[in-house]
Amino acid sequence: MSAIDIRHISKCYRSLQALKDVTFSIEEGEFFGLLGPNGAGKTTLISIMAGLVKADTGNVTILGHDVVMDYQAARKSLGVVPQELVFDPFFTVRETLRLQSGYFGLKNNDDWIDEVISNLDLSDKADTNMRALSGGMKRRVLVAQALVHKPPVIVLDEPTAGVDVELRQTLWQFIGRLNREGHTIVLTTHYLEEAQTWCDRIAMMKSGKVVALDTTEALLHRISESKLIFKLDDHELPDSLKTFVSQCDISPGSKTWTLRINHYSDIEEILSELRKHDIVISDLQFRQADLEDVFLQLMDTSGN
Ligand SMILES: Nc1ncnc2c1ncn2[C@@H]1O[C@H](COP(=O)(O)OP(=O)(O)OP(=O)(O)O)[C@@H](O)[C@H]1O
Repeated sequence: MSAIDIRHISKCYRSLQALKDVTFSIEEGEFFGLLGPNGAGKTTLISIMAGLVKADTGNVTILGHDVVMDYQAARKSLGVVPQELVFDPFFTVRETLRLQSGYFGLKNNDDWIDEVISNLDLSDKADTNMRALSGGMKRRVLVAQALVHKPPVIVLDEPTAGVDVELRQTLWQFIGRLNREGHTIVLTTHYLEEAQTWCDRIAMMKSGKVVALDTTEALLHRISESKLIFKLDDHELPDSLKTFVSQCDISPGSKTWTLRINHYSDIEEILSELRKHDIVISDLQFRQADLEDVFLQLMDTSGN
């Protein structure tokens, strides 16, 4: 059975079509990335999964439970960490989590609440009022809130937006552990290196449509090209190398050239050509294609 099955979902906000016939499935135990630029429709899709927004057409099931017809079972199977920080300021961290447990009918949930608090490094703040927490601490509580009922499917909508390195590490350690224990994780993020590190498969969205869906590895293989980046202080690039150029950044006294590399032999050719012209290079870097290159290329070529 799929963890999340999305079938022909469309959604309009007045004249704006936020989602256009979106269909795909996420399997149980996957670490799945949902990527796309601002306004691509990621949060709308997540809100439909969570039963917070109603789709115009299509249906979504969470572990076989329809999010509209079988709302309660679907809601129990899912934990969503929303993008926005919304809290009741009158409760402490622990009270907030107990209250959330109550929504799911869980009465003796303190052991798990303590484990979540400790894993998210919130122990010091457990009895602090929500209004007295910093933004990063509040985000930790949002994560804790989504996990309070141990949902088998966890959706994180930009969980690391604006948070410090320490929280990122704590969070990924904990989420990684939950995934190893069998929880399905769905992640949206604008930090593509996070998606590249963690996700088994990635769907890339643009203007309400899925424009690519593949394993992270296969997406990375779509771009075979790497880059050689170097600075030339006093020289121009020989004409014979101009066919390799993808970018030239000019700063006072020097130019930084970015050259496309398709084979390692290209590097030999470039370096020997520079030597032949007695050109001295500084700041040499070799960069393999990453998810950002794939993302930018897809966003460039996939149309609206
Ligand atoms: N409640 C709403 N009313 C009207 N338009 C909306 C509403 N919610 C979202 N939209 C619009 O729908 C489109 C998709 O928005 P959505 O928030 O789903 O995108 P996103 O991919 O999550 O973007 P971001 O990366 O900025 O969070 C955008 O053009 C947005 O302005």
